[in-house]
Amino acid sequence: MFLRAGLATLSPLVRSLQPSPVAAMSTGTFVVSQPLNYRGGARVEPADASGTEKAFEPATGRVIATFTCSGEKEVNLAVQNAKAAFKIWRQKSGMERCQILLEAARIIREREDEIATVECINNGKSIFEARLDIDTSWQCLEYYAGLAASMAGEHIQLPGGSFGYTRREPLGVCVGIGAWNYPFQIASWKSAPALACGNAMVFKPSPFTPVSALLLAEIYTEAGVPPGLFNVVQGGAATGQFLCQHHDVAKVSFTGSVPTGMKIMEMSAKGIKPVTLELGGKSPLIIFSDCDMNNAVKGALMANFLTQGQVCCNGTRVFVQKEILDKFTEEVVKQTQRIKIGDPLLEDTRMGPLINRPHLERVLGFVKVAKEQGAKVLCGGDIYVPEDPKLKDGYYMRPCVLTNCRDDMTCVKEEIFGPVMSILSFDTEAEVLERANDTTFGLAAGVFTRDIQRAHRVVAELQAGTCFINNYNVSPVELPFGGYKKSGFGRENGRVTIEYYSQLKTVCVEMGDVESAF
Ligand SMILES: NC(=O)c1ccc[n+]([C@@H]2O[C@H](COP(=O)([O-])OP(=O)(O)OC[C@H]3O[C@@H](n4cnc5c(N)ncnc54)[C@H](O)[C@@H]3O)[C@@H](O)[C@H]2O)c1
Ligand SMILES: CCCCC=O
Repeated sequence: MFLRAGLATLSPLVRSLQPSPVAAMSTGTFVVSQPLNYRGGARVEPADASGTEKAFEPATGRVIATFTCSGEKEVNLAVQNAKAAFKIWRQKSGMERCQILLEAARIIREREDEIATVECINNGKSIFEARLDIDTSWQCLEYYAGLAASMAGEHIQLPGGSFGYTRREPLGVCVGIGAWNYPFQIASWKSAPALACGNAMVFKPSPFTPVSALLLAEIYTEAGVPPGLFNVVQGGAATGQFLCQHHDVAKVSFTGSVPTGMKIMEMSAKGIKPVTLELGGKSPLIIFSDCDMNNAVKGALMANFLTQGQVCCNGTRVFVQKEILDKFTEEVVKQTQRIKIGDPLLEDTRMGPLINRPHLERVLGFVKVAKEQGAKVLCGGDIYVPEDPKLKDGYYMRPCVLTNCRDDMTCVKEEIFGPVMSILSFDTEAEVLERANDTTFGLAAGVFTRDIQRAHRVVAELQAGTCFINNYNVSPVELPFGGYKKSGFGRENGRVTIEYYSQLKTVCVEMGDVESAF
């Protein structure tokens, strides 16, 4: 994700003709030798440890990095560095922050191929998609650079010439904790609004994808942020807990699963820290019989198979109106079978490996249970072994389309987080709305119809934070993104996110004498 301006503006062919600084990086060769923590404006080895982790190249199953997870001491050092940088950064004018964020955005664009290649190697998503992620990342920095420059309070006239005004002030040291499916994008979507508002950040990537956040950290430094403004600590749950419990942390923004989100909220509650929770989903995609069939089929593929189906807002419950069920299903299966699976660094690959072996097995397990519960596999759902021998230990599977699904099946109720689409049929609008909303999640939803009134009527009833009409999984940074129900709260992107990274101070100014009650 996320397609913003359409594929035509992002031709991989044009890009592949440009000289690339990453020509040396190819599948099966990349290793990380530098430290993966970033503190005070430089890569550092952590001061203490809470275990070690290995990061893999999912395309080959190779270890690309073995690293130390940060312990309490290292987390504290990162927070103290952030605190010191915050003192400098909070004094900068909006225009000064804007200029530095714009410079960081420019460097990301300049290094896009390199960043996308690293992302592709460590995450497994196709290079085609990784570039789109990097696009949405620099766009996010540009967007919040603009808002930084125009952030302002209000002036309120009071009786007798007195007045009040509001100041939008930063929170302090914010923590960002990321999932592994959009490593660079998540780090950018969290840090850009945080920094624009005058905060500092300590970011913890998923231990599965520790590498690309370091590139962002280096870029911020090169762009001119004070040393320590954006720090990276590595590790899993223990490191995350040290961060959430730290008394100098003012806010936690988390992207990940619902169970972890609950723990983050509990920990933050103890310190009365505001949290943003971007959690999981099981989103409905509703296809009415009056839809443009071509677009609906393309939309269903976009809703299910980007990043190997490992996308939080995927529309994995595809409700199709009975009259067009057979035709729609036939076309979806045909196009799913055409998806080119393989080496994610090849320009024509559209589906790479899943993130790791246990996750691949988990997703295949969902397909097995779906079959046992009566679903029919129309295509895929099994392991894929690419011909290239260097890819034989990678974590590939064929994208799967399930039919004969019922609302009570596990594949329809639970987030699979893999390339598995469940097709369900429906008769009426009222019926499909009730079934679409019958979930504890509420991240996204989609509707395909040519009837404009129905489209708006349906999205008004859908219990989801982001709704798509006649498209799916487009996410321009100007639009807020976030969940309803157990999919979380708070928003990323859009103007509103300023509210989640700042606090309002009211100043009341007396121009006359004090009228005392005593
Ligand atoms: N809504 C969104 O914007 C969005 C985006 C991407 C992914 N997701 C969701 O993320 C999930 C997949 O990501 P994941 O497997 O990395 O999720 P996860 O919850 O396992 O881990 C997310 C992050 O939390 C950290 N963590 C784990 N336990 C912790 C604890 N006790 N305290 C503090 N930090 C802790 C992990 O190390 C990781 O960095 C899916 O459910 C997906 O839907 C949501
Ligand atoms: C920040 C990325 C959101 C996509 C969900 O997986």
